[in-house]
Amino acid sequence: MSESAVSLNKHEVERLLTYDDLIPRLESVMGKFSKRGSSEIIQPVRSVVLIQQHSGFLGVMPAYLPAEGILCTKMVTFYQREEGSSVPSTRATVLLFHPEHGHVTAIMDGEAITAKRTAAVSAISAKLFKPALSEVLCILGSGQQARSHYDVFTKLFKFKEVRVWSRRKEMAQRFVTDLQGPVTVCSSVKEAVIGADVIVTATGASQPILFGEWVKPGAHIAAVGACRPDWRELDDVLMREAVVYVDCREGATAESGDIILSGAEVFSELGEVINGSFPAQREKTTVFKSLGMGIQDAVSAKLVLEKWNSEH
Ligand SMILES: NC(=O)C1=CN([C@@H]2O[C@H](COP(=O)(O)OP(=O)(O)OC[C@H]3O[C@@H](n4cnc5c(N)ncnc54)[C@H](O)[C@@H]3O)[C@@H](O)[C@H]2O)C=CC1
Ligand SMILES: O=C([O-])C1=[NH+]CCC1
Repeated sequence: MSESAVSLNKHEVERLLTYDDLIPRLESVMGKFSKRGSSEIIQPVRSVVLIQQHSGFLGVMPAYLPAEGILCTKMVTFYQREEGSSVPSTRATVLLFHPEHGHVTAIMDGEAITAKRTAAVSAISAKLFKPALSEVLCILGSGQQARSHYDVFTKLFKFKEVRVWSRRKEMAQRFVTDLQGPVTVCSSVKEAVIGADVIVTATGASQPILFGEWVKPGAHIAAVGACRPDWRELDDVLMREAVVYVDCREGATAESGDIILSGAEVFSELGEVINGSFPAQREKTTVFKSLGMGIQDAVSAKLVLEKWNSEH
């Protein structure tokens, strides 16, 4: 048996990982995970090491899915960077292991996986929770996650208007120059979110930027940033008035400042809606608080490796 590992760079991972293949796998694994109590999926809450001198953290995200033959870990760093920095804030590498023998079978870029699987999971939340008539999409932030969210949301849904806001307006302007469709650049968060049906928050903010008083009743918010217990993107009003869904209850309780500091109650996991245990309260204002899960990386990496193997 060969023990040499396949090595895949960002360009290859980006090419091989398509939303059409990825979304059903994420739905399946999140639905199974949320049944708990099964030995089919093992995923501890991620271990985080703070890198205080450099305003960053390192997260280690292992997952074991015996039935699917997946043993995986992602290592991800995130730094709060100056706007316009040429260095990405999120960096990641994913390792796949041979579950029986323990050697590494693939080493792949994790930036593309992180960008695409996070956006795909937010899109799943929007499929379930966005208002039936959703005409306006608003994206807060203009970084990697903002871009992957733009790509998948405009691929899956038809919006009449897309708006983007970023701390520095020129960054939002730069963001839209690369895009196919028309996007309105907004000067303030308030201007961007008033009347929006779907709002994505994908920023490095550590204080609330989105306030409940601006949010249209019934809107859906996919909240992707603020992944530390003392960081916020959403204010208390929004957190307490909305129906709050999370990707993983244990992760949310340990890591989400929006949940911990607002005292908001978690209604259910996204996977519990997917597997039919809890309803999608589409008619209410809904927040999906995403923190990211090792199982999402694991199924993404397996998919990438399968595709690569099919070509070689
Ligand atoms: N939920 C999940 O699974 C994941 C969440 N993330 C989180 O998503 C967020 C965005 O990540 P990336 O797009 O990779 O970063 P990025 O650096 O590419 O983009 C960050 C965006 O946030 C803006 N920003 C930074 N500080 C801000 C502040 N104080 N107020 C308002 N805007 C601010 C920047 O201008 C930029 O537009 C981060 O918080 C990151 O930790 C990242 C990966 C996965
Ligand atoms: O799930 C993930 O990869 C991350 N969540 C927050 C920063 C990176």
